[in-house]
Amino acid sequence: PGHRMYYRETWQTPPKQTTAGSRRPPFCPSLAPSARACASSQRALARFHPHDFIHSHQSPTELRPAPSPPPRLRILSPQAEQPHVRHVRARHRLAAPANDLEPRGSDAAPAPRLRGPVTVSLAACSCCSRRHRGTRAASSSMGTLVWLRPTAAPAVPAGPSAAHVVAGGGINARPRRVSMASRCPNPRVLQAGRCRWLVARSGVTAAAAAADDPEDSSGLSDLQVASRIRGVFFYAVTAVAAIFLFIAMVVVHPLVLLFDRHRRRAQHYIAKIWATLTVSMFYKLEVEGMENLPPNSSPAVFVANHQSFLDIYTLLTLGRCFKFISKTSIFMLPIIGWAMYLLGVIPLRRMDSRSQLDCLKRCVDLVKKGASVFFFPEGTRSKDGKLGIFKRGAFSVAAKTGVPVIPITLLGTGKLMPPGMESNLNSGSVKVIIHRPIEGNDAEKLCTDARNVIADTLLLHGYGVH
Ligand SMILES: CCCCCCCCCCCCCCCC(=O)OC[C@@H](O)COP(=O)(O)O
Repeated sequence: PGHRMYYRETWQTPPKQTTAGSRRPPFCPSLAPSARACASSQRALARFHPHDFIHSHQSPTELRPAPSPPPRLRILSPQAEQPHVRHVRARHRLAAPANDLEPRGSDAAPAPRLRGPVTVSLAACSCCSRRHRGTRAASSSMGTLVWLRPTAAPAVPAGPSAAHVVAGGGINARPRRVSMASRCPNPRVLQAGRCRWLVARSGVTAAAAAADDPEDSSGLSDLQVASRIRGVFFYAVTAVAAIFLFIAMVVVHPLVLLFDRHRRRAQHYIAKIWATLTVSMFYKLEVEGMENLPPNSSPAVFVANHQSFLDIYTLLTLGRCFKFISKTSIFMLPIIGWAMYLLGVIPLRRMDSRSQLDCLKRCVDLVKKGASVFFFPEGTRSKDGKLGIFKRGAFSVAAKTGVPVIPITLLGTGKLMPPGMESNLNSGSVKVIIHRPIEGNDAEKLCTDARNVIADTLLLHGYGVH
């Protein structure tokens, strides 16, 4: 049945925040911060009638006349035996799109557009007791609108459960927890609109859900539970180790400033202990090409692909005192951020050209003083495991200072802790390949050569390259 849309006065008036008389449908234009997105979301959303998200199998002609608002689907919390209505609002949590150095203004990355199919596993809707699957109807940086369609699958027996959303698509079709919400970005609309609530009555028991569609299960699969537990332990170990080792860093810091102000080898040695301690407990690490690593005494510009925060741990285990260039928000982390200052990590506000210039100047200065620097030329973690476009900053530093570029390929970190799923740690192993140094004074050529070396290695190991 088509999903032609028109506005109906049937929709319940939003609670207080709606200004009297403005009876515009709730989330027009809730999901569209940017003009173009706004226009497309408006068009997309304008095509939607609230009812569509509840009973998409009903064509408009069949829709019940006003006055009673369409029954709503409800999401049950696992504890609730009785199908209590619980409104769920969530925010879109997928990581920011690649290639832009710094989101507009603050460091908080805007919620990205959701790509690929979205599956919503709802047990049964309250009036047709058929399972519904959601397809992404519109998404913008503020959220994703899901259009629910009844699936053939019969409703499963009622029982305590919860419903969650899994975004498919992307590399290896990793399921991603995505929450949907729509929250009008600007007050004016807020007055006119209201938050989008997905309501569903769920009678899914985790096991039943896992049985009929593991991708679509409303309970966490065993794998995900294991990853979540591993993630908790990972952060526990890394936090405890950081607390004790940070004290050691503070103690030695005055000596470091006195005798080894630029390289700070003692601090890097402590950071190496921290990273090795954390990594060795959770995943196997294989390093290839250690012979290509220059000694700490000879400066170089290190570059690598970037797939996950685990890249930092993995690279720190190499025990080289290279100075990372890091986005400013990471400095806010307690203990870790403080340790980054003691290590001499270079802060960068990614979209701020002045900050970029200061950062490059500082790198040139440090390299001339004998230290090494470490860039992720992609500027952000790859969201699909594919190698992104390289920025030239690192290579202009190498060309200016005449030091070699050491390309490094990281394999597997994105699978263990994908961007946007930092709370999970999947099982698996990581491989680091350190390539031969590349020398030259042409930044463009250094950039192309280094990227080609890493791209070929990624392709060799089954990864993609943009
Ligand atoms: C106390 C124990 C010793 C602790 C040592 C801590 C050392 C931490 C070094 C941190 C270096 C961080 C380098 C981050 C580089 C960076 O900024 O990449 C951006 C991505 O990541 C995240 O961006 P995005 O994917 O866009 O969210």
